[in-house]
Amino acid sequence: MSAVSDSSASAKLPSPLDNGEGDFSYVEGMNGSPNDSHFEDPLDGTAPIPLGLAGTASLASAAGEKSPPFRQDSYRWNQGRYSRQRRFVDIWGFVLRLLWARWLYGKAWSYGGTITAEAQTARRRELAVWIRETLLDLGPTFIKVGQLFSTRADIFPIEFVEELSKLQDRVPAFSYEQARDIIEADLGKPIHTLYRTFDPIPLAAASLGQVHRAQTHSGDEVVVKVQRPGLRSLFTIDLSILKGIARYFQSHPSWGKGRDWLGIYEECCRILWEEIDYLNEGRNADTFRRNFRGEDWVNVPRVFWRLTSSRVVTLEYMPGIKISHYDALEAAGLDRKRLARLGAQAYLHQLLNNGFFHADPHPGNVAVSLDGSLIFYDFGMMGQVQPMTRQRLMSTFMGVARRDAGQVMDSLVELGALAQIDDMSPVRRSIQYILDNFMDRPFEEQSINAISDDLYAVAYDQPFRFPATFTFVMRAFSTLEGVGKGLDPEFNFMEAARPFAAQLMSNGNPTDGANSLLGELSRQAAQVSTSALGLPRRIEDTLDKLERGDIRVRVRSIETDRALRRISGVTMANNYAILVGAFTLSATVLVLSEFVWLALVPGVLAAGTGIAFLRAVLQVNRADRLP
Ligand SMILES: Nc1ncnc2c1ncn2[C@@H]1O[C@H](COP(=O)(O)OP(=O)(O)OP(=O)(O)O)[C@@H](O)[C@H]1O
Repeated sequence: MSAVSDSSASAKLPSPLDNGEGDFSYVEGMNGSPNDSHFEDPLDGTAPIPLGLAGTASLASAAGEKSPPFRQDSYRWNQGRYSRQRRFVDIWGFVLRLLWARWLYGKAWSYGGTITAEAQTARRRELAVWIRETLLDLGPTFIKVGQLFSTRADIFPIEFVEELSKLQDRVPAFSYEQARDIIEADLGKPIHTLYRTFDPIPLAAASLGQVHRAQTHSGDEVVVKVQRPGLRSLFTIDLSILKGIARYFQSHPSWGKGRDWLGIYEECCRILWEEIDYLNEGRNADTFRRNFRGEDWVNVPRVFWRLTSSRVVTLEYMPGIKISHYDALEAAGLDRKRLARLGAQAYLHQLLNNGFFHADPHPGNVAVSLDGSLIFYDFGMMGQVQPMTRQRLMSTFMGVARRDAGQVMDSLVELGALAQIDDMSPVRRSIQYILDNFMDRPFEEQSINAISDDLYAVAYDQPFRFPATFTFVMRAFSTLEGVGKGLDPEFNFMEAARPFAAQLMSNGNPTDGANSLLGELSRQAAQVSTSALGLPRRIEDTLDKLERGDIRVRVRSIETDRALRRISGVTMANNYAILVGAFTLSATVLVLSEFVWLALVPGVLAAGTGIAFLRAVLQVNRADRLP
């Protein structure tokens, strides 16, 4: 699974601090050189426009005149009124072309005679690029579904996953008038009574919504995130068509086997509907902010609930330099090594302390303020890890750090990421292999990626099954590692995280002594006591398994084995003796009836079974003599 690259943030307009000069001037930010083709001609010198009573009209016309040069109708899905039939044709057209490509993939003639591994890899790559581009054309629902699938290396080939993780929002911004209409409809008042100033040009535009700068009447600097018009009806149509597709895949004799397409569909629906409920996003931001209370190295924007609805969310304005704009960070005199470490720690804090984590930590959603603290944006997609799961995750993590395949395997089984089968030794060996190869080169490139790719590779033919939360955590880890390495080439996520996790495991005891003899002794003593303390639980587990009939007991006794061998030998000898008798009798009757040639057949069979009879008798005698 690849880390989300820097470029994933580039679909946005640069934020005020993105010019890399550490300057808070909004106007300069807008005049930067946006790298999104839809924003080729941003407004020169645009500043937030005052919204007086008379201001609304002038604002509307200003925005009307100076709107960025998008063709609003350049995408079929962007035409306000969606035709279900048109969507049906577009979406099924994509699926059928995909199935055709899949069918061709296995046909030698389509490669000009022979199939080679290289040709197939090239074909997969080509197909992956086509999928990414078609998803972009299909619009917001498919951009989001593609981004969700970019975590599922356990379902799709790695080429597809890599390409999907480059999926950026490349959609036109909508007009100021549309944004204003949504704000006024949802908040029930004219915009000038809600905000003192409101910038008609969005600060950032994405597939689901766009962000405008504004100022409240009490003078607070805020950003207003407004949802794309018509998004709900587009989602409703698209998701009902996708349900039909999921049903078709599920009922297919081979694709439906071992895959829960309907389950995956339900999961996507849940995440997508949650993501476009901005009240939910506001609640998430509040929880996230509470979880980092007292940690001055992380900032989370405050929600202005009075100015928030299901399609509009107003947040405290918190400018920062995007964490992937390395040169800008350097120019602002910020310590890149420290930021890499802080990124990892902020994530572990979420996962291990509260279990409430940012499930979409792409570099565009994390920025750094001038005092060196982190700022998080976008709380639409959050994950929740239950306390029990958190403990198990921690145990997996410690198992990886100690290279203990047994511990990793047990915690993966407890996490539900690995199914328990009769003989777990091949799985344990695969995990040990991954751990050895991974841990032997701790500072080599992409260690998290390496381990997750290996895990997913093993997943194809082992009883691994990855719950969605697990894949989100893996993606977050690999994204953070990618960003960490960009900030500090020597950065290693596991190394950065180890003291933090160890401290949590020992309830806040410092781990500096770990290198000393005393530290080692206490670690070993802790291990022994952990095993001893764990004993009652293991006994209880074993008893549970016995009750459920999950434990099979194998008893071997030499005496019983020998008696059984003798019985089966004697039975076989008896059978052969009966057959010899029957064949000899048949041969004799045929000879007496003068069918001499025909008598040869039972005669030969009698001789053959006679030899088998003698061998069976000899085997019984030999078994008796064995110790
Ligand atoms: N509180 C804030 N202060 C300053 N800038 C902000 C704030 N919130 C968002 N932004 C800017 O707007 C951008 C987009 O915000 P956000 O990611 O929340 O939008 P989105 O529509 O959910 O995008 P995505 O498609 O990535 O989910 C951020 O990357 C950031 O540059």
